[in-house]
Amino acid sequence: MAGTSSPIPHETAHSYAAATDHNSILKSIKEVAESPNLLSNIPSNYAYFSKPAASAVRADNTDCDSIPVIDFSLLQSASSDQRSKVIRDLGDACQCWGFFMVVNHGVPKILMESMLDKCDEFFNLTPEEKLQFEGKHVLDPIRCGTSFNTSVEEVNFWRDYLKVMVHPIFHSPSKPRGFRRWRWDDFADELPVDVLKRIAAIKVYPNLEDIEYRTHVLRSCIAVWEVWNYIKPARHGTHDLRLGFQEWFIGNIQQTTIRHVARVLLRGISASLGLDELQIERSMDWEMGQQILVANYYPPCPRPDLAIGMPPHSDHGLLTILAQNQVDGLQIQHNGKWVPVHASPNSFLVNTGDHIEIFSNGIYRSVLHRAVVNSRETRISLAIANGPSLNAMVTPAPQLIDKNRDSTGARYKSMAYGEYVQLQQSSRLNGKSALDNLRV
Ligand SMILES: O=C(O)CCC(=O)C(=O)O
Ligand SMILES: [Fe+2]
Repeated sequence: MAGTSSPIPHETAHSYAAATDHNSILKSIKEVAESPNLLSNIPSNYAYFSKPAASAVRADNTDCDSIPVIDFSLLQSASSDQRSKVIRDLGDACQCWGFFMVVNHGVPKILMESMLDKCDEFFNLTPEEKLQFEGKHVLDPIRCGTSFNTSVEEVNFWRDYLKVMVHPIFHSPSKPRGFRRWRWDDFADELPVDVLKRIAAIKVYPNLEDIEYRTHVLRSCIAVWEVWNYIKPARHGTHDLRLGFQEWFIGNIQQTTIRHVARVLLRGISASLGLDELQIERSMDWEMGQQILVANYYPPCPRPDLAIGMPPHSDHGLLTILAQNQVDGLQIQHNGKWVPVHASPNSFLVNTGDHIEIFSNGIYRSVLHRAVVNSRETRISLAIANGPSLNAMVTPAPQLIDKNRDSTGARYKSMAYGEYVQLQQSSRLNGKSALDNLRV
């Protein structure tokens, strides 16, 4: 079974690393890492491990080749035998690991690369430019910062982040150029009414009836094609309008396809629990489901044996889909050992979140994972968290309550997803402490 219910205590060693002034407003880790004063040691407030022997870098020697791999295309196979087999594999992966690698997912490589590039550009904005996206509240739709929650943590992590809520309402920082998919204001007044109507219908997902993915993409393509043609002979004919459309289109597809991957996986997971394949979606109000893009930036660290990018934790939500810039660093806990994950090119790394654990009444567990850093190259990861609607009250599925022989009923109390996110994000990132609050 992946993960354990008890958080792993972290170790601090302020005496080991060089002393520093720990300001209340912490510099970004990018600035710290690029500081000319940073030679071979790290400021003491980043020393997570008490001694190099406790290093995260040397993970336990478990064979990472055994990490389950799910061929996404088989989940949509016309052959029911193939589908049944991959659903069983998915169930085994959730039960034994809480983690799997997804290949053949259909999200174009170029889209993931463009997202990684744009996030890299974001982290390279000046501190003043980034300040406007800092956010004040954990549920603000766009916020960036360093570490995890500097107002409550004793030790800081070697990590900067950008968090953007992209569903049900699509948000996007206005910088860097191209991060936004939508330059509506630039041309809305110029378009014919029927085209405007069609685009508005596509833009606002919840207003659409339960459309299927292909129809959705097809409609987007038609609208883009129409607008593209409209823009071409337009009076102003500016290059920018076309570029704006291209960005919007890419953003739209990115969001749709990653949500599509998450949705199909959740259908498989629901079926693997012996339930209707739509039960997870229905009970989580998926159409209004929260999707958050978390971009993590881990610059090279002179003491990767002392610092940590992200400490052991589980994620809120249902499934986190992670892509990275070819630099490994994720480790997952399996049978009490840390297993380093090597991602195949163009794969997604997927982990089950706390709300899968709650929904399945503990049959599937959210997996403990952490991110380690290295001394050579910057790692960027995009963790796309797919969760219930913020208003959804998440409870164990009624059919699963009696399935656990050692359980007399529901193992978790219910809580609105939004409240849970708020709780987890305002606390110290510490193992599965947020979920522990809900255990019966
Ligand atoms: O960067 C990684 O590999 C892990 C990121 C992560 O766990 C998170 O953003 O929740
Ligand atoms: Fe995580």
